Formats: sequence, C-alpha cells, structure tokens
Amino acid sequence: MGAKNGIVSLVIDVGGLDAQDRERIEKDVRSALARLNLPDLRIAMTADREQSSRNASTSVSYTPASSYTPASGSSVPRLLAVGSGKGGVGKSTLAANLAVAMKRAGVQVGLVDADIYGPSQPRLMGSEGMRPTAREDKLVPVRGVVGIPMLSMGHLAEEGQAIAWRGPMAGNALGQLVDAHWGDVTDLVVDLPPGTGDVQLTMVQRFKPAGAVIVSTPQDLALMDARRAIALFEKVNVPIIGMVENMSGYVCPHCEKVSDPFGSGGAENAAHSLDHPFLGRIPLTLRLREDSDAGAPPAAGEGDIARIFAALAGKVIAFTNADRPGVDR
Ligand SMILES: Nc1ncnc2c1ncn2[C@@H]1O[C@H](COP(=O)(O)OP(=O)(O)OP(=O)(O)O)[C@@H](O)[C@H]1O
Repeated sequence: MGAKNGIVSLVIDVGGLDAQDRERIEKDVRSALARLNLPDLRIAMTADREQSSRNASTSVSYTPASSYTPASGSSVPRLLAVGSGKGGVGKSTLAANLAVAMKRAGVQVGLVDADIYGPSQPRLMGSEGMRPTAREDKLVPVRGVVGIPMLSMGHLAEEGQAIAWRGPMAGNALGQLVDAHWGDVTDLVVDLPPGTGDVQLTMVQRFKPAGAVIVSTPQDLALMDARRAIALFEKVNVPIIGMVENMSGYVCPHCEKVSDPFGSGGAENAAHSLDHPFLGRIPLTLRLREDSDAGAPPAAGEGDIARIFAALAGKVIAFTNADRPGVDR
C-alpha cells in the first residue's frame, strides 16, 4: 500500500485465485477501507500473467484521484474529439464507427469513451465485460471490434454501478483513460459526454484535442445545441474538423423509400453559415441501431452505411494529414 500525490494505491497479489475469489477479496478490502474514508483510492489486483481479455488475470478498479495530471514527458496520441450539444443525437455511434472506418483506412487508431457518466462504447464495440490490465501505474487498453484498442469507464466500473463523480474527479478519470499504454496508436477518437457544461469545458481545456467533430440531428433545436458545442471548442482554440448530420432521412426497411422525420440539410446549412466543413449525412436506419446494439458497428461491414463512414473517416484523416501539430503536453 502506498500514497502519492494524494492517491492511495493498494496492490493485491491475486495470483492463483479464480475470478470469484478475486472479486470476493476486492469486495472485502473495499468495504474494510471504506471505514477509513479515503478520498482517492486505487486498487490494482495483479497476478503473474498479464492479459487484456475477458479472462484477464490482472484487473484494475479504482476511485479516481481528484487532481490528476499526466506524468511529465508522457506522450499521448493525437486526440480527435467527437462532441454534441445534447444527448441522444448519435455521438457515441459516430465515434465508434469513425474509429472503425479510420482503422480500415490504415490508421493506428484507438478509442476513449470519455462519456464517463453513461459509457456506451463497450457495448457498441463488442467489448462488454472486458477488464483492462495495469502496468507501471497505467492502464493497458482492451481490444474492441477489428482489434481497436479502447478504454471506457464502462470497463472499470461494476455493471449497473452508478457513476456520479464531481467535475474534477471526472477529469481525473478521463486522464487515466487517455494517459494509458496506447502502444503504436497515433490517433485517439474521444467520445465526449453530451452537453456544453463545465465538465465538457474542463475536459476539452485539459486534454486539448487536435480537432473536434460535431454531431447533430437536423432539427433547429438540436442545431442550436450544436452551435453551443462549436462555441465551446472555439473558446479553447480547438479546431472544428467539421459537422456531421445524423438521423438525416429515414430509410424504410421495407420499401427503401426515404422520408425526413427530423428535416434534412439543417446541419449542412449550419456548417456553411458558421464557415466550418460539412463532413456528411448519416441516415436513420433500423439496421444501424440494431447492429450498434449488437456490438457490430456497420462501418466494419459492407454496404451503403459502411461507405458513408469510410467517406467521413477520409475527411477526418485528411484533416490530420494537413500538417496539424499533434498534442503538445
Ligand atoms: N443513424 C441512426 N439510425 C438509427 N439509430 C441511430 C442512429 N444514430 C444513433 N442511433 C441510435 O440512437 C440511440 C442514441 O445514439 P448514441 O448513443 O450514439 O447517441 P449519443 O449522442 O452518444 O447519446 P448519449 O447522449 O446517451 O451519449 C442509440 O440507440 C443508437 O443506436
């Protein structure tokens, strides 16, 4: 057991124990330590073998420290944020499929689920139930579909456990997801929490993404929120890579006729009026929702939707190739 920078770390050797015994020990230790009222406790359970899979022999769970800064000299990949002004517009769906399409285009891409209050990337990327390992005080990502390394609070918090940290703790949790062992990853797609409040502002300020993709649905109200999201990034000088219009046109699964329940073209007009690139339009389709819920991002398959995500990814890659500086820490 040790304490550094206000973080109390406890390393428990659980070599030779099965998952049930490991869980029991962790639970017992946590409840014993709860009486001490430690604000920032990190428990690492180690064993002789290291894997990042469902059968991991090393697992990590922690309560984040309230003030976290990446170790000096640590290098992290370039961060590409995916943000939205409001929830439910398809930000996580876009982030997952963008990462998959970038990977298919040959980019060494990773994915961070910064939506730490409602992490959905483990489900979208087919990595539910996986637990990251830890090495030298840093997390080792798990692998989602098509082998994309990824980290999400959903991999660390117990299933169904409410995640309700205060702002600074949220920032710290994200710090540990970003400042991880990313290996040869050059670009990290970051799924931000929805909204434009203090938590989002602090995250963007602290982690300084190299650029941001803004997702919106076509309605006026959603677009007003998207404008607020753009303003948030601009406030801290994060370039806007462009806007994406999601749920744009409903494709009937029976007759393939297209209708526009939320209107269409609003995000493209908004992007032009704000002088930002328009990256593309993703239709509302039953298939997209079903595949997403099943942990099979359509960008990994073939067909129209995969082609749409491939085109989007091409534009994001063009942005990263346009002599943009990486993250300067
Ligand atoms: N183009 C689409 N067609 C059909 N369903 C979609 C589409 N985009 C997103 N969805 C569905 O809408 C729901 C919300 O999407 P998603 O979770 O990606 O949104 P979000 O903006 O990240 O939401 P949250 O605010 O909860 O993080 C999901 O069930 C998803 O499968």
